[in-house]
Amino acid sequence: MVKNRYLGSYPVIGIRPTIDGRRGALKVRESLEDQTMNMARSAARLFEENLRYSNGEPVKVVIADTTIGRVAEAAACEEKFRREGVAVTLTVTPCWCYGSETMDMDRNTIKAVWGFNGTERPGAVYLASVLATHAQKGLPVFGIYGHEVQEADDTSIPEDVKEKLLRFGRAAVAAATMRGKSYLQIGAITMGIGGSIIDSKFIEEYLGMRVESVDEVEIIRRMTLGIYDRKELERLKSWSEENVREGFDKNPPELQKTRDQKDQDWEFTLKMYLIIKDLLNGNPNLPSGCEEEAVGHNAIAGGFQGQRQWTDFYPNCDFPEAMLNTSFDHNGAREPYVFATENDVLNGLGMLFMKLLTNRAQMFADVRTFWSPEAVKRCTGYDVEGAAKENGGFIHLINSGACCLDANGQARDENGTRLMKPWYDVTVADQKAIMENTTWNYADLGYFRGGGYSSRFVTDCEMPATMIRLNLVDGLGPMLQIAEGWTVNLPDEVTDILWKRTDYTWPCTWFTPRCDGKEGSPFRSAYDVMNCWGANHGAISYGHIGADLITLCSMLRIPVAMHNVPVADIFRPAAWNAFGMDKEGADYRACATYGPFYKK
Ligand SMILES: C[C@H](O)[C@@H](O)[C@@H](O)C(=O)CO
Ligand SMILES: [Mn+2]
Repeated sequence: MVKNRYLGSYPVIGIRPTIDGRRGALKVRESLEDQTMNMARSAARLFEENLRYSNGEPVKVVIADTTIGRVAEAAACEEKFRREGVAVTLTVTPCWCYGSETMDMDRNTIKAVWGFNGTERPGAVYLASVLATHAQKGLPVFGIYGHEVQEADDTSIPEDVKEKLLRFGRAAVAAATMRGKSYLQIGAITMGIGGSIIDSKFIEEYLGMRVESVDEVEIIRRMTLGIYDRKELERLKSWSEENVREGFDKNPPELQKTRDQKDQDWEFTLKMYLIIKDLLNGNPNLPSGCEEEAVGHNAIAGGFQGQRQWTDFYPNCDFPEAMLNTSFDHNGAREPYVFATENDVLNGLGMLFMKLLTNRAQMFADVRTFWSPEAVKRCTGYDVEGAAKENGGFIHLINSGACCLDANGQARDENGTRLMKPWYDVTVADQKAIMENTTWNYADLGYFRGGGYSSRFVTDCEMPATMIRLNLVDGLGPMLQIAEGWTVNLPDEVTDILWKRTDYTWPCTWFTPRCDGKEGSPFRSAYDVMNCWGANHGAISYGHIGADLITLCSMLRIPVAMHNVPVADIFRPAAWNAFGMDKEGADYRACATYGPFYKK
């Protein structure tokens, strides 16, 4: 399996089998030992079989050496978990235990408790009691209680419990994976875009990450001095000759560059890709004397000032951005990077959240135009159908650069269904199809006066998708917006007419959010979603992952301002119930009360 690209460990999950400590003639504890430890083993197996780190390896799970009936056993468990790198704990029990004497009191772990729904012993009573104690002590914890009563010897995990355990596990591993890693900003604020005004305090206190910043001149320095892996450049060049297809050049003929100039731009662009990759995570194969450059910036995400200055003079960064975000490159399938164009760090972090939740490549786009069915009819004569019609139209998602190529939906599953896969499932055939349906068109010399190449494709299939936006609001702090929906497959000629009205050489995706038609709702129609959107960009993932994002945000104490996730799927710490019945208001009040997870 591909090794971990980041320095620092992945978070381990620790299972805490907790038990009633009473021994003696009637053998209370003795009679519960097997059932309690079996719950722990079932939960451990569930996590190991279903959760993977971003590098594709199964999540590591450890179980306390003994059941935990008294505080000394809780302390021994905490000591073991510390040695093992546990950042996430799940306490399981089928019986009554002694809440404050056995609970996980470590302020840095992300916690859940599963109380078995059986009636021989009061597991649910312990669950309710320890959830209350967690709330009293300011240690929010997720409570899991199955809907149906189970037999005492039943070691199976009911589906509703599985769903909550896995949602908790995915979100907790995603949250804790960010700890200690860097966000690398290359260049500065892009064209006055608020999202690219980096806020170190937010990144440190809410995500537990750190900010690294590099001037773009570093790319020129490394290019000029040959600080890159020459062998890898040769491999990248031969891969590109086979897989990178140039598209049309829409610039006025008199401005178009010569073939030789275009080849030089490719040479520049490919070196830029390797250098940015090295800046993010280092490279042991740099020339000797480059030990400092070889270690990289330990970045789990990053961004580039995609416009002005650099792009007024040098070839643009669209190829590096697109390829870094894609689930493969000249080295084959590999963990996708998270790399934002226009240095929109907030959109980059949104991409990071979803990549860590799904292990899939992520899209970066302008939320550019709302198209009503009426406007589409007027401009193309086409009657919008399906989800786009039901939701009152669709939104044009398009931006130069950092949209993963996986978004053209050319990967296929075993049934031939088109989708965007977890990176470790992307096959050679998928890679070939994705590259064959992407062209690299010469840059728009109006916007990119230094030239370069932009990826160009259409998402010409319907796929489930989730679009989010992370925003910072003065006086509030961070907030997240979530819109689940579908990509829209328009007839080619309709796409062409609408696309030609704007940037015809950039990646093009039509998206319709799931709407409710309710007056006053931000999801009344696709228009309202766009009208309520918090900034110019959205991060988009394959799949309907809004519920996982809501759970993740509650762990990070980031309130969710709007979402179209079914209420039944919302899973937040039990303490959120104490903040009122209106779930969104309660979320805001709870996040404000607890504050950022890593607050100083
Ligand atoms: C027109 C600008 O150059 C483009 O970059 C614009 O469409 C944006 O992407 C702004 O987010
Ligand atoms: Mn943009």
